[in-house]
Amino acid sequence: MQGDQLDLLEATVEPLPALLDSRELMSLLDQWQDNGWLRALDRALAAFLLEQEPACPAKVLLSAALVSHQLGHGHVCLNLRATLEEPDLALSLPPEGEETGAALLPSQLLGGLQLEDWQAALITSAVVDSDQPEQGSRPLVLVGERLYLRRYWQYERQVVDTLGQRLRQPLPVSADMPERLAALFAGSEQSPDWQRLACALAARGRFSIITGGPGTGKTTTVVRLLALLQAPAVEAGRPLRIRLAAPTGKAAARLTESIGRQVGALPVDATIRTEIPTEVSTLHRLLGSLPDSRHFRHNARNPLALDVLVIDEASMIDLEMMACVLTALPVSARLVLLGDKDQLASVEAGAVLGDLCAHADEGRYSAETRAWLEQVSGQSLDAAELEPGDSDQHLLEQQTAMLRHSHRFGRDSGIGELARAVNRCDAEAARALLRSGAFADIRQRQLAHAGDPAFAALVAGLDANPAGYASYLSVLRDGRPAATAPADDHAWIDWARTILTAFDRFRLLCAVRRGDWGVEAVNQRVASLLHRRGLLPAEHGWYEGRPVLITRNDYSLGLMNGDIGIALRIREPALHTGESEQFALRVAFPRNDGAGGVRFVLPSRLPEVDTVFAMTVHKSQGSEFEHAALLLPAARNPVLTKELVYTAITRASAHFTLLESRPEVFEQAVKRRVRRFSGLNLQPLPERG
Ligand SMILES: Nc1ncnc2c1ncn2[C@@H]1O[C@H](COP(=O)(O)OP(=O)(O)OP(=O)(O)O)[C@@H](O)[C@H]1O
Repeated sequence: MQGDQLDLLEATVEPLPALLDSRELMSLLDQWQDNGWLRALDRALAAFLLEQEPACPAKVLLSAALVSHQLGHGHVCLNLRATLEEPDLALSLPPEGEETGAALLPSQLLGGLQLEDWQAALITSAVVDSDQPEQGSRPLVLVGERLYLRRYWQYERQVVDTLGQRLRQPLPVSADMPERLAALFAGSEQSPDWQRLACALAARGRFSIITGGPGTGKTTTVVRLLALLQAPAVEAGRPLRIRLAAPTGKAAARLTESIGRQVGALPVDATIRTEIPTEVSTLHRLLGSLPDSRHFRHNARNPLALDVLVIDEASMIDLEMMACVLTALPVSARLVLLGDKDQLASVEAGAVLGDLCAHADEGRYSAETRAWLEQVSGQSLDAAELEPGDSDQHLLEQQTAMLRHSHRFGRDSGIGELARAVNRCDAEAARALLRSGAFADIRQRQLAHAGDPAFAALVAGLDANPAGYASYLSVLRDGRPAATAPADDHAWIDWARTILTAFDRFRLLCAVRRGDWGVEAVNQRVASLLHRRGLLPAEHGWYEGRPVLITRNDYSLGLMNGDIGIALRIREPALHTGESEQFALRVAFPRNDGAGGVRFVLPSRLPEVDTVFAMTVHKSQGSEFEHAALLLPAARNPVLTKELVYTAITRASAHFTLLESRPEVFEQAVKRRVRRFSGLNLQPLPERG
């Protein structure tokens, strides 16, 4: 190699000024913020640390801004090694096809940085705790290759410690459990019957997870579990205090409905049935939200008074919420998480269920767990093809059951087959299923441009099968109570409820927020399209038929982020005696009380709302639609992952349509897995000191 080539090589690995000088770094962060690659909040953290610690090295300030930014992407921590492998994922760079501008890219900045040098800079910093962080109070915590904001490190420790404690203290089961299980699962045709095994595992633990895809019987299983636990307690005259919860109001409402049905059909004595609750509350309500605070009324000093807590749709629980639940739950109480581990995680930081279920497919039961399961269930696990495990190494797996048979989406279901192919990241098989036309319940549509008539036809769904938006609008038009019906006539509530139900027959699901196929543009386009077809009276502002999504909790109104309502013109009681009743536009929301109640809210009283003809896949979690259509954008984007596609497909109960303007985007999404960095899936749960 020539001398000048060597010089060049040395020059390229020389750290850039922004990695050496705090002021240079801060001005780079300014540029990143101006470009929209970094949030103001992320930059502010670096600025705050510099103010507190003027000697703070540039590498540490950069790390702080990146940890904060990673939180916004759902990562609990900054994984240093992964960041060095793919530095440009550390910021929100524009999607493919858009200009990146002149600012230095993270890949250029971090190009010459070695992991060891980065760690050394952090370890010696006055704002980072790396040795015995529990005894420190510095704002950042370094654990090996993971850098945390202290608060998130504490949440993670809290979850790991309390779960470890729960897992190490099994609960006694009643001697007649095999007989009770056999009675509850009589007539099962599965072998092994994972529902029965899941029940047995959950009955013996203070913590357990039951995971499974759509229709695998999670609700059915948990209802039987509650009967299994409640029967001996009722017979002993001490019924268990059981509470059911879900992360969102929508999920809670869905579960309330299906639990109610299942409890009614339980093959147990009525005295036991009445001691099984059918009402499901949101986690916020269960813990007692305090306005304008991230704290809850129930906490370690004021624990929840209950013996069993079941949380459904647990894939939506973020790390902070999980830590809050575990803090407020007495150790004596059982906690059962139900959910589909393969779904998208919450928008907030942490993918608790996904992390905890990292090895659920393999089983990893120890010889003792396996022998115990076979004994109490009377079933052999030979055919299940599980990997052997060890109770010390795989403590959590001893309390995890995965339901493997879908009762709703079998081999004859296109939705089921497609969801399974996507879950395996098998893009070719997924495409073949969509293309073959062999299944009537799944289809794909190419959209040439934003005004493609195929889009309009699907959205309006004028032929009603599969459903589009004409369906709820025809209920609105045709089912309207007579204008003479007085304001207190129940017909107004019945009408609103039918419209809300009809609206849930179809939903457009967007993968992204911006761009031609982003949720904002699509909502506007749909409103305009339905207006032009004479199905809506207007396309802007408040108009009858406008569906809205609440985007911020309003405790005084009892409306939660994610609740959906529809604006309707209803008859209003007169304000003063002697005056006549007026018609007014009100937004109808389901009461989510399991009894089909509806309430009407004045539009001007609502907190922040978005029109919701289309919603993001994230927001659709916990909901189910007869027909779900996923709209993929034309540009590749790191948010497009197999978890996102899987979640969209599994929102559909009868029809799924893939809408795409550039086919490779689907293939690329299906091949990409979500990576959420945290410490929950990296370390065996330790013994509490
Ligand atoms: N062991 C079983 N045998 C026959 N049918 C079953 C069995 N378990 C569940 N089902 C039926 O399968 C359907 C789905 O069950 P369930 O609602 O319990 O599943 P889930 O996993 O909770 O579904 P979701 O995807 O809605 O969360 C229901 O109609 C239920 O009655």
